[in-house]
Amino acid sequence: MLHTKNIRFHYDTKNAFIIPDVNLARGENLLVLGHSGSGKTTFLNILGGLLEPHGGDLRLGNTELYKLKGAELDKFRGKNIGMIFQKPHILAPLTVKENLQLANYLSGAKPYDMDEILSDLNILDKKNSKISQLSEGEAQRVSIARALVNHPKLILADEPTASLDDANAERVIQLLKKQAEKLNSILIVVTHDQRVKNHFTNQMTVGKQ
Ligand SMILES: Nc1ncnc2c1ncn2[C@@H]1O[C@H](COP(=O)(O)OP(=O)(O)OP(=O)(O)O)[C@@H](O)[C@H]1O
Repeated sequence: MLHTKNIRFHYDTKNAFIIPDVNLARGENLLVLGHSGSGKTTFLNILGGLLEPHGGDLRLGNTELYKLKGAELDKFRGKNIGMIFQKPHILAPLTVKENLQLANYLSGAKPYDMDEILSDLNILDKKNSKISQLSEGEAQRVSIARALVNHPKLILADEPTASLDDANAERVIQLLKKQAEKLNSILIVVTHDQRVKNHFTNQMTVGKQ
């Protein structure tokens, strides 16, 4: 369902990234490893439709991602790709519910049951709380819920455990895997956190040329 071929990208001509091809079916997971500065976030942004590569093909389902432009690409991304960033990308003055409703509205996807996701992530009781009233861990779970609210085909998580202690790192990885399994989505996690390594059998490394 996700196929990339010969993706090429560089910020400047001296530093090109080595990006192996990715071929994943629904429900499969992948861990992307690499040293700091090796291009992991760059790769994730390419997969997420945020950074157009200089060459190569990227297909999600039947869609060639970078044949889409502007609003069309934004809509497709919103419906089909859920991104979890290192720092939560959620709106602090809004409530949990409003953040999820907004993500759903902007994508034009049909509304799914948000209570189920919030309950799975153990934050249903925070549904009407403002983000500014949540703990960091709760806010991070809201950003996961927001990424999943449209039942995306592809879930991308950038260093989701970077700032977490061992117990919470374990919990977040289990949550992501469980949710991806439930939605039958592809899950790609980018990390240099060695604790995450044992949770994924399918791994690849990116680096600079
Ligand atoms: N917008 C940009 N313009 C120019 N260079 C950039 C830009 N963004 C990132 N880089 C450089 O590209 C390289 C890869 O950055 P990237 O953030 O993808 O690495 P990373 O593997 O995710 O690193 P980390 O593990 O430290 O988060 C780095 O050397 C970085 O300085």
